[in-house]
Order: sequence, then C-alpha cells, then structure tokens
Amino acid sequence: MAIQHFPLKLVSRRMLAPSVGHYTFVRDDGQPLDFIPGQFIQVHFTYADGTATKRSYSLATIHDHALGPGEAVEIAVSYVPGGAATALFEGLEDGGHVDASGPFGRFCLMPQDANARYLLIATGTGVTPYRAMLPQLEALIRERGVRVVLLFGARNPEELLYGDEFRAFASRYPENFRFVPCFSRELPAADSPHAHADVRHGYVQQFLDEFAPDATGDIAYLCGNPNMVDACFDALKGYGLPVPQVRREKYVSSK
Ligand SMILES: Cc1cc2nc3c(=O)[nH]c(=O)nc-3n(C[C@H](O)[C@H](O)[C@H](O)COP(=O)(O)OP(=O)(O)OC[C@H]3O[C@@H](n4cnc5c(N)ncnc54)[C@H](O)[C@@H]3O)c2cc1C
Repeated sequence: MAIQHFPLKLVSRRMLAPSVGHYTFVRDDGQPLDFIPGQFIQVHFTYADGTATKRSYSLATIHDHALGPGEAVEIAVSYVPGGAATALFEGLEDGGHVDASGPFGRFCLMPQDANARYLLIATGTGVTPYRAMLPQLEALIRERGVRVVLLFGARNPEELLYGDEFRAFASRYPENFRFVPCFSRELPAADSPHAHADVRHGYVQQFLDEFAPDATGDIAYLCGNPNMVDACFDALKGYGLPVPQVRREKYVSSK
C-alpha cells in the first residue's frame, strides 16, 4: 500500500476517558485512505522554534471496507502532560486540519497464519489496532473457528477504552472471544457493566500463565506501553513462542 501525504479535517471529538480523546477526521483532499487494520498514521507539525516533528497514531476505524473519500479516519489520542502533539490535539477545533501521512506498519493479522488462537494484549490506546481488526477477527471466527483472548490493561474502569464494544463482541462470540480487562488500580463496582467474570486485578503480564500460551497454537500481538510489551515478550518467549509468533508495536515517542 503506497504511503501518501494528506490533510485530515477534524469532524468530531469525544472523550473516551478523562485523558483520552477519540478523534474522527476525514481526508480532505478527496482521495480514499485504504489501510490494513493494525497500521498507523503519522501527524506532522512543528515545534515553536520551527523544527519539524511527527507523532504516530494507530488507526482505530473499524475496518470492514476500504475507506472512500469523506469516510471517517479515527484515532485515539492519549494526552501526555507537556506533550507537543497533546497540545496540538487539545487545541484542535472541529473543522481544523492536521497534516498526516501513512499508512505505516506491519502490526497486522497475516492471511497465511493458521493458528488456533490469538492472544491480543494491550495497554491504554494500544487497544485501538484491535478495534480496527474486529471485522477481520469476526471473519476468522466464522471461517475457521479461531479463538481470541483480548487482555486489556487499564488503571481503572473509566480508562477501559472501547470497553463496551469489546464486551458486546465477546457476548456475540462467547465460545471464541474472551475479553479480559485487567485493572491495575481500581476494580469496577459490583453493579458496573464492566464487573463481569473475566475481569482481573493487576497487570496484564501477571495473567498470561492462566491462558497457557502455547507455541503450537498461539500467535500473540502486544501493543502499547513499551515496558508492558517487553515484559510480555520475554514471558511469551519463556513459554516457547518463537519470535515470529509474537508481534509487537511499542508506543514510543518519535521526537
Ligand atoms: C507506532 C506507534 C503508534 C502509536 N499510536 C498511538 C495511539 O494510537 N495513540 C496515542 O495516544 N499514542 C500513540 N503513540 C504514541 C504517540 O505517537 C506519541 O508519542 C504520544 O502521543 C505522545 O506525544 P506528545 O507529543 O503528546 O508527547 P511528547 O512531546 O512526545 O512527550 C512529552 C513527555 O511525555 C513523555 N511521554 C510520551 N509519551 C508518553 C506516554 N504514553 N505516557 C507517559 N509519558 C509519555 C515523554 O517522554 C516526554 O517526557 C504511538 C506511537 C507509535 C510509535
């Protein structure tokens, strides 16, 4: 897929969590934007001294067809205190523009994979590639009965990004899709919709053992906080998963 440079116009923004915004853009040059779920775009801007810089954002758009001109290009932006891109996104009004390029990356489901199960692991906005992948996962569940465990690390229920969507998907495919939110600080209240049997208290890497990672049947995807990605990568190697079966996307700043 050719990398392109294009303007994005902000259509709307809503808060997913106290410091995470879901931004809906459209490509504003009349061209389509195709991408493979799991890929990301880069947003280009300049620091106050005029130096050019860029930041990467995974595409969150649920991808069930190639995006035509004018169709939503969605990303989730985590606000980082003092962050340069954070300031840009916080100050952006509806109708405002950012300069973008993409799509980039290979953190994608591979058509040749014949695994029995996917272990999808994320923290924070690292869950957005898996949102984009939902239609592909649905097709794999229907076509070859693949099983999926989504281990999603958040500090508390407020930060469980797209939690309702993943829960709805899990209830549609109870035999195949397990949604396991791991709360590091605060568990949901007993009457919260997030308080289901699969909720765990702790960090995602603490719960890998429960799912018995297995080199013969599993492919793992790790996305988000670099420390989490490294910890899970080491743990999965310890279970015997070869490196090509552990795919990683670390959310590091590209200053
Ligand atoms: C492939 C890829 C995909 C990414 N996808 C997303 C995405 O979908 N959504 C998203 O929000 N981010 C994503 N990121 C991270 C994103 O590109 C930025 O790095 C992040 O938004 C911070 O940018 P900033 O300019 O606001 O902060 P910066 O100006 O880069 O950083 C300001 C300060 O905050 C620290 N910092 C930077 N990031 C974090 C953090 N996450 N937590 C705590 N402190 C931090 C820095 O070390 C620095 O001290 C992705 C990164 C990569 C490499």
